[in-house]
Amino acid sequence: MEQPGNLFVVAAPSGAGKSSLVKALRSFDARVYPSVSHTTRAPRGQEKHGREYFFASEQEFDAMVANNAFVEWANVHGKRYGTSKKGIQDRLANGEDVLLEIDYQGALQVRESFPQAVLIFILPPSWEELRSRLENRGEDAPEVIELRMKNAEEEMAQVGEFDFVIINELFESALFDLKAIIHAQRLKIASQRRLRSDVFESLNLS
Ligand SMILES: Nc1nc2c(ncn2[C@@H]2O[C@H](COP(=O)(O)OP(=O)(O)O)[C@@H](O)[C@H]2O)c(=O)[nH]1
Ligand SMILES: Nc1ncnc2c1ncn2[C@@H]1O[C@H](COP(=O)(O)OP(=O)(O)O)[C@@H](O)[C@H]1O
Repeated sequence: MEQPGNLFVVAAPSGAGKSSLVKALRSFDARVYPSVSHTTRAPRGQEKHGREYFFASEQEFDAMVANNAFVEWANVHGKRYGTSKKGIQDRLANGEDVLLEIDYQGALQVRESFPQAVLIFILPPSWEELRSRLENRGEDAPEVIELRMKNAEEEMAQVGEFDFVIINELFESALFDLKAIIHAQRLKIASQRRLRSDVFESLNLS
């Protein structure tokens, strides 16, 4: 049977830079598939249905919850967000690596169903920088930014639950760290597979 793929989960307070990091990662690493979540929040300027998110009405989201269609879902900043089972299960079963960009509540739910998932938390270098990134991104109204800053405290308190922490101060350095974690996980899995192989035994290494 095909070995299942790796499941990476990236969480961060809004504005820490996780979407930018994941997008940059994708340009180097086409083997990691970013899952597209469902959300009840409205699309931002350039966002397209099916690319950044599947934008759903409250009723559509309710129906998916009722049909047990989500691996996890959570209320975040007053809206609902969820990862559909359909989007990830087949890919993992086919041996593909999947990356979820979700909040900490979702990350902890994913760990319950997939104990082998690798949980990565991205931190901003300071509160001031977090606020200025949210303001400079220019996508959220001032009250939305306030809510996100307030929620960031609760989110950051969860950092200890995660396997890895990356501080996104210099973008290139944070991207390097993210690539290193993914690479290390692949090496770990590859060497575990080798441990079971005849080659390993013939070298008397088992
Ligand atoms: N639990 C969960 N959280 C999600 C999901 N998709 C996105 N999120 C999180 O919801 C929060 C808000 O996302 P978004 O509105 O795109 O704003 P952003 O934080 O500025 O990227 C972020 O913490 C996302 O990681 C999901 O499928 N499940
Ligand atoms: N290391 C960095 N230094 C400066 N600005 C950054 C850095 N990383 C991301 N940004 C900028 O901060 C803003 C928020 O990043 P984004 O990726 O949208 O965050 P998130 O997905 O975590 O909400 C964007 O305008 C992005 O270009």
